[in-house]
Amino acid sequence: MTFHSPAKINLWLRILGKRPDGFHEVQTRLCRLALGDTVEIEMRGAGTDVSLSCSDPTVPLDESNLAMKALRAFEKCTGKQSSWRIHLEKKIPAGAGLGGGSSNAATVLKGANELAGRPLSLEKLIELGGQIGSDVPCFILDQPAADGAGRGEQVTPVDFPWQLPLVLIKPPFPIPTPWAYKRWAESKELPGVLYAPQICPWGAMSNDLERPVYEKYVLLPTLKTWLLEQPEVHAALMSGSGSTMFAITETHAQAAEIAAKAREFCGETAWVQATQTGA
Ligand SMILES: C[C@](O)(CO)[C@H](O)COP(=O)(O)OP(=O)(O)OC[C@H]1O[C@@H](n2ccc(N)nc2=O)[C@H](O)[C@@H]1O
Ligand SMILES: Nc1ncnc2c1ncn2[C@@H]1O[C@H](COP(=O)(O)OP(=O)(O)OP(=O)(O)O)[C@@H](O)[C@H]1O
Repeated sequence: MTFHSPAKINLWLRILGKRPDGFHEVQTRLCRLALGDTVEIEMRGAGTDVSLSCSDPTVPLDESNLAMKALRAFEKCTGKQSSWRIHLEKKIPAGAGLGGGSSNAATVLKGANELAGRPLSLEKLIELGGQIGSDVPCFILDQPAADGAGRGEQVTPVDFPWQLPLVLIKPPFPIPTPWAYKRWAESKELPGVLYAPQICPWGAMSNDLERPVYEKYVLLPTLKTWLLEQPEVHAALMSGSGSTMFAITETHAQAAEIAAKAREFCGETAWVQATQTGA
């Protein structure tokens, strides 16, 4: 069976402090995007073979792959084993702050549960997802948007009637999430960059991880300033721990226009994509 595995953006991400377990307490709103990977899952009956393949050669195919971790967690929890074939057709770039790996993990948990006759409840799938990664539970919920608390894994679905056109711009470098959180406490704001919440009908958009990330990756604050100068752009922010910046526009035509301008501004090496919230 083939499943859609959507990307996400964080409309806001507030860090409340560091916890004794090393994670950070956050308040975030995650919003699904139409852009996503495709995950094919086949339950092949008796045996214990797992064949994992991926269209992106840079994604590891061993036990560190989040899709593989999800399958292992599912089998451990149900106590049942079988042979599986999983293929990831990637559209979401890695290390982008778009939750690609987390989304694949959630899709495998839900998909394997479906194919095995639904032995696990939604609550159990969310709990398993939270053990794999903080972003995974949000993708288990089939909702356009959800709020994440705790380290992000305590999710509540929210009403989100907007289908916002947007542009995603990812420069040709990934940003490791642990590094961004580690740098947060010591980091300082750069002069001339807008960190203040941008007030929109769907809430006050800001991301506390911009501060540590912008200190090292100075192209990103430049890009944010440039995006905010474009008359079609309502709001612009870094997603998650970066390196993707997103800009919200009013119409799809405007999103396409900003995407074209961004390709010129950033050069050939940037990944630029127009999409929309809601999946
Ligand atoms: C940046 C976001 O994507 C925003 O949604 C998430 O907070 C990160 O979620 P994720 O990629 O699923 O992260 P995890 O796999 O749970 O954690 C990776 C690493 O990021 C750091 N981490 C993550 C989440 C959190 N609330 N505090 C942290 O300090 C920890 O060093 C952790 O070891
Ligand atoms: N199924 C997967 N798809 C993509 N990357 C994966 C997968 N499994 C493991 N990885 C590894 O995870 C790392 C982060 O990739 P991912 O796309 O999840 O990052 P991200 O978008 O920054 O995540 P987040 O927004 O959750 O912080 C990459 O280095 C990649 O090699």
